[in-house]
This record gives sequence, structure tokens and C-alpha cells, in this order.
Amino acid sequence: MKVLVTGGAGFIGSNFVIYMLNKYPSYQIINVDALTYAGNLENLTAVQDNPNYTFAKGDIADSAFVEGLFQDGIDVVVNFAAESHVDRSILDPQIFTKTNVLGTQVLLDAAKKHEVKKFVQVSTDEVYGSLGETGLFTETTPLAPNSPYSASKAGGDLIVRAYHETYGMNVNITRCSNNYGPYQFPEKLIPLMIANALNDKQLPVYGDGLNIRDWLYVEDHCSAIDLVMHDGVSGEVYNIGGNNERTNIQIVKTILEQLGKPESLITYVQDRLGHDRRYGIDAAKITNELGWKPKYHFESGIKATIAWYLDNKEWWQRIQSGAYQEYYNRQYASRLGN
Ligand SMILES: Cc1cn([C@H]2C[C@H](O)[C@@H](COP(=O)(O)OP(=O)(O)O[C@H]3O[C@H](C)C(=O)[C@H](O)[C@H]3O)O2)c(=O)[nH]c1=O
Repeated sequence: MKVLVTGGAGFIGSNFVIYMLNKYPSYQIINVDALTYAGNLENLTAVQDNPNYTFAKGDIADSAFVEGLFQDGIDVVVNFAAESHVDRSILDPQIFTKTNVLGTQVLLDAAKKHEVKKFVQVSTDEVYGSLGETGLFTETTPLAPNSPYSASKAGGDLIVRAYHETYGMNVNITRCSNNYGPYQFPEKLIPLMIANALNDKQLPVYGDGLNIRDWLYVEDHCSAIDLVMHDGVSGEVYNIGGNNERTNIQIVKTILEQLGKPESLITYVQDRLGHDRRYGIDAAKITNELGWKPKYHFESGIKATIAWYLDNKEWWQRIQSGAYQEYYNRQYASRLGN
């Protein structure tokens, strides 16, 4: 089986590449990644010499490049490649539409032409918008994205759906809640808070800190995609979630407590524009129909994650010393009054 994984040098993509190479020693994994700011081949050091692993650098929105990837035959495409950070989408929305919508369509066109057996679109619960205090997102919840990021993911999902309805392509869409774990870029809540706490820097909590997210350890997301890729029913959407809702402030306090750092580092700052209040996932469909079950409880997952960031300080410190600093200042300087 030849699997083309796009965005395999990013956080979830690299965890998936490693997961698949370990689990399926006979599969060939072709990782394609544009290596933009969030893609890092160091995430894949453990598999770089594996004979079943190959890497190609390029942009999924570049048709000529993508066409070349399919020349030797591809069985399955798993599309992780995306601009994924909501705050960046508020500052610079256009690249989100290019990669997440146009990039998905370019891939679909090549997959259709070369008759791949399955196309898995890795999406997000954010396409459903925001919940009130009760209720959960199901696969039939209407799409109501609120940020340029989630709107672009919803756009990509709709094109995937259309290629199934129009051309009969065998597709699945997965919509997962917030992931955390090793190799997450330190612009997202959990790694940013770990890194800032370790550096004794202020922890910028948006608004009242009471927004709620559902958190899933990244390996559990990988196992869900593995199941969908093999057993997903053509044309179906599968929600994936951890049944683990927390307010942001709970998350931040847990991190501080585990690192033995003071709560005085917490700094409430100006809220994110259009900030979704709550996400909650009903994962009954993938559980009942495909037999998926997460392995990690939040308590063990967050401990493993914090331990990883402690062991891999060099990794995130190097990231933070580059162009990241410019982004950080743009995002936080006025909010933090620096
Ligand atoms: C970076 C940051 C975030 N926050 C808040 C904003 C959110 O309420 C929450 C999580 O933020 P983060 O940017 O880590 O993740 P989401 O905006 O929920 O989106 C994430 O989860 C979904 C499923 C995806 O699909 C996105 O790709 C992924 O980035 O913490 C703060 O309070 N301070 C901060 O400095």
C-alpha cells in the first residue's frame, strides 16, 4: 500500500507518519510538505532512514508538482497539509484559502485522474462553529465556521464532498477536536504555555479564560485516522473527540502546577476576534461504527506532553529564536503591554 501523506512534517502529520511506519512495516509512506514555518523535518528524524519512507518538498496548491507525486501510483491520500493557526488566519487570511481550499482541490484533481482508492480529508470540529453551554457537534451539525481558518477548512471539506457526489470518489472527512502532544508548534495554547512558563514569561490568556475546548492526545487522533482510512464508508464524515472538555484557564493552571510555576505568570489579555466559546464533540459514530477508542486520559497525556517539552527544549527554543519571534511580537506585544 502506498500512502501519500500531505503535511507530514507538521505536528499531527509527523505523528501520523511515525505511527503508520511503526504499525504497518509493509506500507510505503510518501510525505509531501512545503516546509513552511510549521513544518520541520526534525520531527521525522526517527524514520528518515526507513526504506519505506520518502519525502518530497512542495506545495499542494502547485498542480505540476502534485501531478508528479502521483506518477508512480498512489493508493491512498491523507490530507493533513493546512494552514492551521486561527490567530494567524485573523492576521493574514488569504494563504488559508489558498492552501486549505485550492490545495485540497488540486490534490483531489490528481487523485481523481490517477484513480486513487481513497482520499481522507483531515479537518476540524471548528467548521461547525461555536456551541453554547450544552450540546455537542455531530456529523450532521450544520457548518457555521467563524474564523478565516475554519471557513477555509469548511471550504476544503465541501469540495471533498462534491468530488464524492459528482465523480463518485471514495472520500472520508474527519473532524477532530483540539490535539496536543509532542512536536506541536509553540504558537498553540498548550505548547506556548509550557514554553512561556519554562522561560518565566507571562502566559497570555484570551478574554476571561473560560472558553472551552475538547482535548485529544495526538496519537489517539492518529489511530482514528488509521481506522477511517481502512474502514471508513465512502462519502462519510467522522467526528473524533476526547470527551475531555476544559476551560483554557483550567489547562493553563494544570500546566503551571505540573511545572511548579506560580499562577502570577497568568496574564489576561485582549480577546481573540470572533473567539468561539465552546467546542464539544459527539464521537459516537466512529466509536460505534469503526470501534475507535482513545487510549490516553488527559491526565496521562498532558504529563507525557510536558515531559516531552522538557526533554526537547532545544527543539522549541530553536523555533522560538527564528522568524517566530516576529510573529510573537505582532500577536502579543500590544496585548501584553510590552
Ligand atoms: C494561542 C492562545 C490561545 N488561547 C486560547 C484560544 C482558544 O480558546 C484556546 C486554544 O487555542 P489554540 O490556538 O491552541 O487552538 P484553537 O483556536 O482552539 O484551534 C486548534 O484546534 C482546532 C480543532 C483546529 O482545527 C486548529 O487547527 C487548532 O489550532 O486557547 C489563549 O487564551 N491564549 C493564547 O495565547
